[in-house]
Amino acid sequence: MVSPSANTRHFTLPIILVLVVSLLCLAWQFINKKKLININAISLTIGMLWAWHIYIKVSVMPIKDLNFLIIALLAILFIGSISFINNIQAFIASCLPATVMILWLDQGANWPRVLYSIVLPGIGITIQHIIQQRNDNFTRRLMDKLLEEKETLNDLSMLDPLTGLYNRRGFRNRLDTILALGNGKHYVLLLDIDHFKAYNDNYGHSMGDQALTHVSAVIRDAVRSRDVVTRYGGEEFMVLLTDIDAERALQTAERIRQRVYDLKIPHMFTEDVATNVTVSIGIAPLEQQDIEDALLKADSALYRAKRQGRNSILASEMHLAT
Ligand SMILES: Nc1nc2c(ncn2[C@@H]2O[C@H](COP(=O)(O)OP(=O)(O)OP(=O)(O)O)[C@@H](O)[C@H]2O)c(=O)[nH]1
Repeated sequence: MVSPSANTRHFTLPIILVLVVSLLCLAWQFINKKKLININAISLTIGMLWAWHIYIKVSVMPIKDLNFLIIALLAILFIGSISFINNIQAFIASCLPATVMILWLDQGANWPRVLYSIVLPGIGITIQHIIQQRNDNFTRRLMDKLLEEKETLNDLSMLDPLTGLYNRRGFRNRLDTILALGNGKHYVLLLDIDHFKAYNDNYGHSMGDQALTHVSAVIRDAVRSRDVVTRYGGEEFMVLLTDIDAERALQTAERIRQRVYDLKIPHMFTEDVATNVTVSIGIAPLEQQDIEDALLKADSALYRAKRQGRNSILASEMHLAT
């Protein structure tokens, strides 16, 4: 570091150890990128090596020189403050051993000057530390808020705003999770409100919206929480009945049909199907995780149910008219 006399050795054992420890730390951190070294312990070790180095240098000096001690202290404070500008603990750990050593070597003769030299950068680093922490806290709060907003937006983008049911995107998301879990047989139900165009035309679009909301709530209530109810199109809904057998799937479809009927939403323009809002339902099993095939089959069953007179349920494999 500082050579007090031209006759003394430049490289002492502690200064070689400082180099070795620094290189070992660099290599270790390079190999173990995820594990952080204990910076306080390392800075204390290096601080003690510096103190040892100063002791060796002073012990070989013919006359004790205060200037050498002050320059050595300033050099250590300089290195400490640029290395640990954001870490006050590491700064103290690296400077304390040399400060104590210098006070001891000087036998307290110039202690105010020595303490002044260490207190000044200490105050600077403390202020910097406080400002840094305030900035960190602000950034953390901002990040938390952004993540919260992102989650809300993500949830909203998966739901249909009118009915609160899943939209197609939300359905895909749930389907991926269900398929990843594997087990069990699943059934797809496609439901369509009968003569809904006539309902809209005669009762108005806003009454149509209300009817859609009531029908959605009834469907949601008629199935289990693990089933996925989706608004598939305008007046079309899709239900994925998970881990269920054919008989129970048909029973569930019938329960939905009956409950929509029991809502008794007046509809006088159904071409004699009923005097209230009804639904037709097509059912198909979900085989080999092929949702497109299941939807095609359910759609064709729904089409046949409509042709047969509506307010009815048809399955792609079996027939159940009501
Ligand atoms: N109020 C309202 N109506 C909608 C909405 N989405 C779609 N519709 C209406 O739903 C009606 C669907 O009519 P169609 O597809 O002809 O079928 P339908 O009259 O129900 O006849 P069938 O299905 O054969 O029984 C159209 O009039 C659409 O305008 C919506 O969000 N709100």
